Amino acid sequence: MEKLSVNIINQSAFALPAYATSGSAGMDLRANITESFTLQPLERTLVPTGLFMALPEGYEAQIRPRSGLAIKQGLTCLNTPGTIDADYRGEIKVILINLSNEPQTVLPGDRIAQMVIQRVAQVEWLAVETLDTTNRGSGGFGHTGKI
Ligand SMILES: O=c1ccn([C@H]2C[C@H](O)[C@@H](COP(=O)(O)OP(=O)(O)OP(=O)(O)O)O2)c(=O)[nH]1
Ligand SMILES: [Mg+2]
Repeated sequence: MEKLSVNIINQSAFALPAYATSGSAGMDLRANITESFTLQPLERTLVPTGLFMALPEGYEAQIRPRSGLAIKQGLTCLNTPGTIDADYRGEIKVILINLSNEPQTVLPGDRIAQMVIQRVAQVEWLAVETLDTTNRGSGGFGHTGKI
């Protein structure tokens, strides 16, 4: 797996995010809060992580939900996958929403989301009059598999 060195400032009360296993795609992010909070059904909030980083150009970080939190508590990231731009120098924050029908409490240090680092490309447009033809063409939205 590609290893990338990334500058990070950790102003949180917790250790730096880490991969839980050698094959993990994401690192869990913890709620850097001093007091617990409760989200009512459909309530959302911005949760600080205390982390600031400088990704190299050509990379992004995605903030994704944790499946355990989603299935057990209905807590997920509203804007999933959240996008951390390579030129962002602010605090990484997580937009959590409670999609369950009961109040859900988040405690200081809870693992609320995971962060995946990915390569990205920026495009340079080539404006043309026609596009190349393909088998799929304009079929989509359930087009395949029909008799
Ligand atoms: O879940 C997220 C999503 C975004 N961000 C930060 C990093 C990102 O680089 C910046 C902007 O995010 P985005 O482009 O998604 O938001 P926007 O509404 O388009 O704001 P902007 O106009 O600042 O780009 O906010 C987070 O900390 N957490
Ligand atoms: Mg933006």
